[in-house]
Amino acid sequence: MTHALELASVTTLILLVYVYLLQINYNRHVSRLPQIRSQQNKSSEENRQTYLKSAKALYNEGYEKFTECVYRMANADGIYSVVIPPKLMPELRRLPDTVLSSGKAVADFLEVKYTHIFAEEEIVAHTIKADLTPALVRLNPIICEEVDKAIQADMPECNDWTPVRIYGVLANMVAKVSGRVFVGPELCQDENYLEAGVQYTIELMDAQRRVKNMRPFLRPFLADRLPEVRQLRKREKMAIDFLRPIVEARLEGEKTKDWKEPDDLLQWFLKRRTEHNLDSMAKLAKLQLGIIFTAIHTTTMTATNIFYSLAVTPEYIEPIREEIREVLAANGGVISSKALQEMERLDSYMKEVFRMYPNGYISFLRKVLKGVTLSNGQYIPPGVNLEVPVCSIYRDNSFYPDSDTFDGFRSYKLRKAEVSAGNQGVSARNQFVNVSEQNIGFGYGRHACPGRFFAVNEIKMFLARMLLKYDIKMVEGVTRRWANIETGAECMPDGSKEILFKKVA
Ligand code: HEM
Repeated sequence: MTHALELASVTTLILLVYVYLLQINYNRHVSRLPQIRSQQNKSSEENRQTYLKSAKALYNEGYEKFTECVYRMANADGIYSVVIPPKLMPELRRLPDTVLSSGKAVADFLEVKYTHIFAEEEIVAHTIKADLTPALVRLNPIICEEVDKAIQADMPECNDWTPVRIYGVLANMVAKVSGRVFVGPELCQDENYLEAGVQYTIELMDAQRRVKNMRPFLRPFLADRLPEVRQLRKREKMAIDFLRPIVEARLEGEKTKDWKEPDDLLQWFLKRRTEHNLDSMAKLAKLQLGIIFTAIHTTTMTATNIFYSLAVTPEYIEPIREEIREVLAANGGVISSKALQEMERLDSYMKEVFRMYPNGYISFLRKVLKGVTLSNGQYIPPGVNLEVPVCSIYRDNSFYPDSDTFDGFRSYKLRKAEVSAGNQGVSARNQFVNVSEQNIGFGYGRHACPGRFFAVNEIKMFLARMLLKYDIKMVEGVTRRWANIETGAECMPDGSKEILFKKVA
């Protein structure tokens, strides 16, 4: 007995020493990386507070100063992450997941250890790339029908100028339309599904915040009991309840002769269930909630930003409408994939709004799993999180001349210039969905957002329909665009604001 106790104590001691040495080594490497002046000689709490108040200014300071090397930034958690300048992005993009992990960075961010959600399931991105994106040509008539139904159901009459809190309306409409593609016709109008569509992201972010605010040593004992974390379990139980009858009916249907296979993400998951060990309703529910988290609010925020900008740039509305009318006339009145491709002014406007108002100020979040030595000799130790400063790249004059000016047709003009010069292929690089060192709002590299084709497709459909149907303007007495809410690296439209809509005569 005594011997066993002694052995356990020695093993624990060795482990503690090992962890301590690792930490010292980690700190040594991180502290060698340069730091912006505004964060030097400050306590970790001072840096955290400055970051929460003015992250954008801090990233801009780093962007100006460190063009050739990475630097460290104390973030909202009070710990250092490593910021990458555009020049070094290509060499990091090439590294495999065993060296830089997107899943582990997201898992850290969402406190997966305590929120117990799915953040690293390969099946999601894989199914979107392999099944959803190629299916868009086929699915577009169905998506368009859902867009029409949603506008009809959720937009008020607007016979005269009517104030609309567009964020909430869009959240509902996006949940319905996306739901049609994610869970199929049986569930996309289901009240419980739609509630999950609109609420789950908010609930998960609340839970994540509560866990982060808890002292780390208490988390293993108390995090599960937080009401916000319990709410996630409740939501999963509800998702199991609404999915079960549909899934069971489909599994039965599969066995019958005349069964017509549904064409949606739920079915594509079911088809891959053996290969991805998707052997329980609980896993399926977590996957669907994961999709809701990545898809609904991101799409809603992007669309809201576009409507807020349209309300203060009325000069763009008629030229975009004219294009939509022309494209529809040339495509038999159908918003097909080809028609969406041809709406180049609209695409350019959306892209410019996203540049000025991205969904967040950082992107390309990656956890370093194996130390990386960069071409400039700098060493990034394992354990650290990497990020790219979206806000600074989108305001870089060498990428976007006169970058502080909103130019809704910036990319449209570039596309036209390329086509005139005979560079058809290069012209496509100016599309909204394109991802590069300069276009990082959808991420970068092998884990760049696989849902962006669907999202842009969906937002374009809403805009094409709503711009032909409504005039849009700012509420009386306000001339400036509604400001976005900024906290740390988060930047989102203020959902409480109204803009005015009126049916086109
Ligand atoms: C305008 C709307 C959207 C925006 C702004 C957006 C943005 C992003 C960003 C920044 C990332 C991280 C990329 C990286 O780290 O390199 C991401 C990843 C992801 N997004 Fe989106 N997204 C949107 C819509 C969607 C939709 C509609 C879906 C689903 C259909 C989706 C599914 C995903 C998935 C599965 C990932 C993880 C990819 C991976 O780890 O390989 N997103 N998104």
